[in-house]
Amino acid sequence: MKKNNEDQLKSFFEFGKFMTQNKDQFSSIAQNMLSTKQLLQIKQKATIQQEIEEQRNYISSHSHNIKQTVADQISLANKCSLGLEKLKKIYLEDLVVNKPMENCVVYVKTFCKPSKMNAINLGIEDEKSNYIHISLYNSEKSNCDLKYLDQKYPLNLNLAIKNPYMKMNAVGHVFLRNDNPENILFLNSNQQQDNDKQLKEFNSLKQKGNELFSQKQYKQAIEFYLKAIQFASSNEEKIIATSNISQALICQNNYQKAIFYADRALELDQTHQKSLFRKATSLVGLYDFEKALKVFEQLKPNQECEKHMEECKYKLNKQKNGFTQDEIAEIIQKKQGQKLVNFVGNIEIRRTQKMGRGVFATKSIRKNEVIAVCEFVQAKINKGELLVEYIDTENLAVNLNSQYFIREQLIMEMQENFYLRKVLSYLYRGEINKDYQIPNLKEVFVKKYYQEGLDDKIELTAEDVSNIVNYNTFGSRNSTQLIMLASFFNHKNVSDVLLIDVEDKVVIVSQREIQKDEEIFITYINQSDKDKEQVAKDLQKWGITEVN
Ligand SMILES: C[S@@+](CC[C@H](N)C(=O)[O-])C[C@H]1O[C@@H](n2cnc3c(N)ncnc32)[C@H](O)[C@@H]1O
Repeated sequence: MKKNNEDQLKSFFEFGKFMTQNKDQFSSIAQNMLSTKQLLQIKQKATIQQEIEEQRNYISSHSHNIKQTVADQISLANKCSLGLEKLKKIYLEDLVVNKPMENCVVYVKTFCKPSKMNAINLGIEDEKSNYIHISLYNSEKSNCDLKYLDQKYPLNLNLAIKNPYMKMNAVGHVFLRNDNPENILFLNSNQQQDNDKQLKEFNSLKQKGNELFSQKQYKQAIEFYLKAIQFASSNEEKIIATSNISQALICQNNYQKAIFYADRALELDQTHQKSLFRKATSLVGLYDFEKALKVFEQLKPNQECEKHMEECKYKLNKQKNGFTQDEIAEIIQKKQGQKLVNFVGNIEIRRTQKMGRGVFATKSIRKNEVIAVCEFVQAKINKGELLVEYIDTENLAVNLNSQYFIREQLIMEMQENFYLRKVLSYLYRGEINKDYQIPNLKEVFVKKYYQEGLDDKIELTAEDVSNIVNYNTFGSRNSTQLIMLASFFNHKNVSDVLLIDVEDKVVIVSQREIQKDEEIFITYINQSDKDKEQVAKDLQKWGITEVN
């Protein structure tokens, strides 16, 4: 008899050893042989209750902290940001062992008090009376006590478990495992109804926003998207509305803010394709091609994306290297075909000793090097009429018939147009030579739409604008142009640079080799057909009496 018992014990241990050594094999056998429903029934509800109660007793009598465990890789990656309404409702018996159920949700309620060992353990039951225990990792501080857990996880607590993941332990018992607290939603009995209402509200606000967007009423569309965010019950909804705001801002050329909203969406899902795309195109809008490229690279490759990247690389190259001599020759010859981007090369504005501000080389500049490419405000005589074009804005063109109106128009436009206001105030010379504010050219040209941080609320009078026009416009046979950068060059009889009109931009090209820190000059007047006296008289207009 004794011998018999020993044998039994031995074979029992052998079996235990077999199971431990072959647990994967054992679980897969159990898995293949039994349905989930049968697997669920292996452990009685009372057994789960008892196990959890034992853990509670253990915790009460021992000081116990949740251990830092290595997260289950599958479960950790199994994060779900979709709202409940987007998920397929399933039951515990529909789960498949060792497979996270993507885009699914099980609704359960707790049937016993919680405990904690390495994780928070709950006994849960679904509407079809299937029961199981769930281990929640990463959801609580390691030293939290039972009193706190009892309050947070009371009996009959309704939970929604997104992307449920069922595991099997070495002895063929199944349990749920969760490593992402965001996948567990606490519901009260009315909550599901509230969720439905909230979703309806969200959808209708978003829809209204979309309608306004398609009518190009971007400002109003943004208001609706912002309201919709208040009703968003999932990250996915928040992402959609936030990202749509970003797009509406892009349509208003407000790239800086568009990036802000794209970033908010990306905080919730760093792979959200539309937000990445919107961020990248906004960076292009800010002429920050280097950063834009990095964001484009994060997108899943597609044809459109590749096209944008190519363009970005091209523009970045232009920004860094300017144009080759051949390209300049081609531009001058054709005056078309090149997509020019605003660009400020190796120059900056510095104070001079006697002439206020001037343009200086920050590095040595080659002959024929492109120093800058910039936009201009142009007043053009067109078929006998004066035509004012603000090239940098929305191609606003106004037919006018006197110089006086240009100034009036500039004043009106200045009040509305941030960029123009900034340009004019930098050129402001109401009291000539008194206040030489040094502009940051890269900020003005490269980030021309960057609206935040505008501190010059300068109000220019008609007379101020008159002065600006008089001192800073460049005339050609049939047009006169206000070119911001060119206005900072001081006068010399022989010009160091050439201004070339190309499309809607002016390309400033050096005509000689210029040393680092040398001042760069242009000629204010065409001297070839004028006598010295006339030249001197013309120069007086700028207050220039002596020229070296
Ligand atoms: C188009 S602005 C050039 C930028 C100017 N220095 C500034 O700080 O705004 C023309 C004015 O610069 C000054 N200036 C330019 N060239 C000069 C020169 N050769 N001699 C003296 N003053 C000059 C004159 O005051 C002139 O009215």
